[in-house]
Amino acid sequence: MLQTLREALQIVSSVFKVTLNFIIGSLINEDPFNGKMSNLQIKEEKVKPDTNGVIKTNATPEKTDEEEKEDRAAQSLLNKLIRSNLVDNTNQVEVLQRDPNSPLYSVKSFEELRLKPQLLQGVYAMGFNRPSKIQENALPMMLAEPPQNLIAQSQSGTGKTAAFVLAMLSRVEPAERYPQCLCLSPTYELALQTGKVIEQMGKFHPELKLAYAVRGNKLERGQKISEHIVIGTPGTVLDWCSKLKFIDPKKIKVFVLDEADVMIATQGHQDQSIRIQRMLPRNCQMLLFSATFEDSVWKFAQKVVPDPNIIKLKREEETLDTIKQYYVLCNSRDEKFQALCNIYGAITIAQAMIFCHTRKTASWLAAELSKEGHQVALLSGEMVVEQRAAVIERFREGKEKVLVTTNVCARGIDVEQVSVVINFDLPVDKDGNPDNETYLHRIGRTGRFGKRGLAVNMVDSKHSMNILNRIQEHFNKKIERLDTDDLDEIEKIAN
Ligand SMILES: Nc1ncnc2c1ncn2[C@@H]1O[C@H](COP(=O)(O)OP(=O)(O)OP(=O)(O)O)[C@@H](O)[C@H]1O
Repeated sequence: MLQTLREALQIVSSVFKVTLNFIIGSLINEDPFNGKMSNLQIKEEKVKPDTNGVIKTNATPEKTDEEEKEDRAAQSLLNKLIRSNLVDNTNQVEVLQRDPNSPLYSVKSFEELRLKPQLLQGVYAMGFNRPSKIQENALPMMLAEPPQNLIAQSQSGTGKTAAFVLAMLSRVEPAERYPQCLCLSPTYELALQTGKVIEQMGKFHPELKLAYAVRGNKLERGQKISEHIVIGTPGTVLDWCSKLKFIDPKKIKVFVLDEADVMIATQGHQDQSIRIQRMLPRNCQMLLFSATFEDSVWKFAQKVVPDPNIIKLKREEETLDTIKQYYVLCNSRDEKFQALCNIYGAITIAQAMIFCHTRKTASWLAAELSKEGHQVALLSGEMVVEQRAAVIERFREGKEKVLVTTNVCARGIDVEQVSVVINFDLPVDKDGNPDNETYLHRIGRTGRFGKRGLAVNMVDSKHSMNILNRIQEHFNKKIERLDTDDLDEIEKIAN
């Protein structure tokens, strides 16, 4: 049944490729059927020698004005589709999955990773064909017997969540009706997002139940919960394990700490996570994931994960080559806004996320963009968590095309269609130094799983130029200048 499903997928994808080649071939006057089936009328132009005396024949298809017009319209549509990542992404992922240097590369199939049949079904139902590098490397360690601990780093959007969700789902015993896996997320939104992945992947395991330990989910005192997996934020999980005793921590088999770098950036989360970890049994499997590993994250990781296997990236591997990075020079806030409008005027943007330093700038920008006719969502720290989750959900569904936000709550959000990230203000820490970690998290909102992405940084002073230079040095990656007054240049970078 699975084999049939895979074959069907392969057929669809090859038919899709043939069709695409045909469209492109037609548009650039090539014969997409390699001469076998072409019914285009070929006209031989008069043959004359060029200035070097070389004779060239110039065979072009006969076309009416009407056809020329149609071709141009089709070409423009195709360009737009390509720019908005709607057409070439399947190819892009396939190409990357064959490139040994890519984080999506894998020598194995999901079958070889020995997942349970129901999980394999779940994986394929989600449209995954092959594992990514982190999935291929981490899954055998996570599924080994006896269970092994793991500290793992992989770039944003390369499939870490899917990896640990598969590990949790593989270890659960459905017949035992109590929490067996505990997963900590740094925010309410991320807990919900990961919960959704668990639900989707575990779809063919209907007996598996999931509980959300997040603020607002009030249970009756004295109750013991029967769900197999609990996902939540550290404060609430700690309450559920200690004060309220909804969970018996001694029965937990797998403990996952996701987005460890974001976790420790939130006050209190580090301590709460450590307190939870101390309540777990010695033989509980501990797994920790992060996109970045500054020293502080590393120290924390070693505290909560004893005797770990380690998967770590080199600094220059942390940024993804699929995300093109640029900067724009401006003199004021208004010039930055104009540059943004020029970018919108030149390229088709599926969805964009724009980061500002303060709430004030974010609401000003959101209002200006709305005046220009954009469908804008504003996400900021003063909203209550439910409001924030609702804004993200609407954005994910494509109801708004632009999300303007400050640093809060944007880390880790997975919205496939985000093709552009704009740093309207560059990320700095409280002392005004470059915040490299936040930079990486922000640009990682685009370029999800091999998609092409564009990150544009607005530079408006000597100080911000200096910040940008330090970010380039940190990642050892050149960020090119973009002239947003030159529409052709903007068009080119999107292709
Ligand atoms: N093997 C796969 N094949 C195809 N798509 C995948 C695969 N694994 C994950 N994805 C998809 O890629 C996207 C990114 O995956 P995921 O959220 O797991 O990445 P991540 O590394 O956890 O990202 P972040 O660091 O930003 O949290 C998701 O939309 C997910 O559905």
